[in-house]
Amino acid sequence: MNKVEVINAYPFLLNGEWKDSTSERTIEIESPSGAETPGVQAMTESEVNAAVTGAKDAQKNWARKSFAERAQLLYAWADELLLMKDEIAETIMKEVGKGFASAEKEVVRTADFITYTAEEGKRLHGELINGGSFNSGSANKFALVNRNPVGVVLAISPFNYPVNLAAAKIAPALIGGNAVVFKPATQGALSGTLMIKALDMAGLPSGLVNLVTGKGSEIGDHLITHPQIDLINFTGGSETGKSISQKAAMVPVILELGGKDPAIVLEDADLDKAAADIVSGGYSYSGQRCTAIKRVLVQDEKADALVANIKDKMDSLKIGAPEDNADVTPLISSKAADYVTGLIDNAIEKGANVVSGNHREGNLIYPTLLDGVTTDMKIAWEEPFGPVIPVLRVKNVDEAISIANESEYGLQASIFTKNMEQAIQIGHELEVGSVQVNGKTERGPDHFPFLGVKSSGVGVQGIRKGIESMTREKVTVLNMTQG
Ligand SMILES: NC(=O)C1=CN([C@@H]2O[C@H](COP(=O)(O)OP(=O)(O)OC[C@H]3O[C@@H](n4cnc5c(N)ncnc54)[C@H](OP(=O)(O)O)[C@@H]3O)[C@@H](O)[C@H]2O)C=CC1
Ligand SMILES: O=C(O)[C@H](O)COP(=O)(O)O
Repeated sequence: MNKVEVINAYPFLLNGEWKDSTSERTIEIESPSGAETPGVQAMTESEVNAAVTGAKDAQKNWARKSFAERAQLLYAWADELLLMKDEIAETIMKEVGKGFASAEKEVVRTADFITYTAEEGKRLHGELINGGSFNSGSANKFALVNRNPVGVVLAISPFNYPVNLAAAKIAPALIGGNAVVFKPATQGALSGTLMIKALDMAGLPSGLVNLVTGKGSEIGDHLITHPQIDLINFTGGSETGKSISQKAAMVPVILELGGKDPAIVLEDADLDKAAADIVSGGYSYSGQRCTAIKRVLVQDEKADALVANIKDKMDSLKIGAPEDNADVTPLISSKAADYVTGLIDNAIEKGANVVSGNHREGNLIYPTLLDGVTTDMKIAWEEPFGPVIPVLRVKNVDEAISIANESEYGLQASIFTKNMEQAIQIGHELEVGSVQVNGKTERGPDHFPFLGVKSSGVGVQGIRKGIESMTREKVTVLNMTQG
């Protein structure tokens, strides 16, 4: 392991104390825009163990608290986050290269998410079932069904929403009575640390949320196979997610993974609306969103007009630095940019037409639109996580459905048409978690259920579903004395 000197590395939170690691190793954070940033601590295995066992201990008291008491911590957390909005947004901007305005929106959306989670937790009323409703049952038997915490939730988040996707795991876990061990993406760990600082200032009980920093490739296996972890809630790449679920064995997992969301544009679609949604859905934050539109399947008759319309609208995209609020900014790493370039090159070699873009400056890839993409090209199937949209022309609806479903992914899909009945029928056929009719693919609003199928995920999130996924039903049967 290399010892890297980083001035001013952030500490981690372990059982109520902000600490530096005894490893004396820190990890550098490389800002996509070249901004100066502090680093984070590379924690040792014994510090990771202390984080998990500390969380296990803290969870017992927390589980005894009422939903209303737990909600108080979340309200206070949301308030603290808003007080730190500018500092956190600036950190997100520098650390992951997101435009400042979007970074600010992420913080506000997160505070809203946490507040709504507190409210929703208070509405978990449980259920009473009378045994007499079953033929061989008895009216003297009652089942009281409550939701109990699972214990310690391991929350692992990705770089692209370092605050929002982390809180989207932590807040529902907490309201459900769980403790959390939070491992942020290394590039994202500074924003994640500030978010936990806000939670600490809100009155976090010692150990209830412990922050673990270190590279996933170094401490990941140790964390996910730790015997005191009761549930793993992971968002990130499909390969990492699949490997986690295999190693986790009997521990339940919630996985939000990659996507290859299609925009299916039918011949009767409002092309102006479809083009606007494809541009904002495909290129915002440089396409580094799991729900970004990642391919367009358009009926032949309307393809020329749609491509021209998308190209026109791309002119209004702002390209450049996150500090200037650009929509398309340098990608998270040179490795990510090389991958995207490779997909574009492969498509061009195989005959795709570059309608716009295919220009690179460092890690900044200009928004790229490829027409005439065919199914033998990698870009038809692989997830670029960058600003490139391939257009595949199809003969009819059946071909669009067939290509959409041939993907290994199944997160979301958009259908653009004026025929609602047809949209609903097509939606039934698509192997995805959500179908958007006449709208771009996206996660929000955050209280909608959010899930992927096939290689896009396991389990459901979205505020209420997230709480349900991280709690389990506990049934107490009352056997009443007859008469
Ligand atoms: N469906 C969804 O909601 C979303 C899906 N994604 C998907 O995530 C990918 C991009 O995000 P990215 O952050 O690069 O994804 P990664 O899978 O590389 O990383 C995600 C998280 O997993 C950690 N990790 C890495 N290796 C291990 C391991 N062996 N054990 C445990 N944890 C590990 C990372 O830590 P470290 O940073 O230290 O390596 C990070 O915290 C894309 O494929 C995208 O589609 C992204 C956002 C949302
Ligand atoms: O991480 C992601 O990419 C998100 O889950 C997508 O969220 P969004 O649709 O709100 O951008």
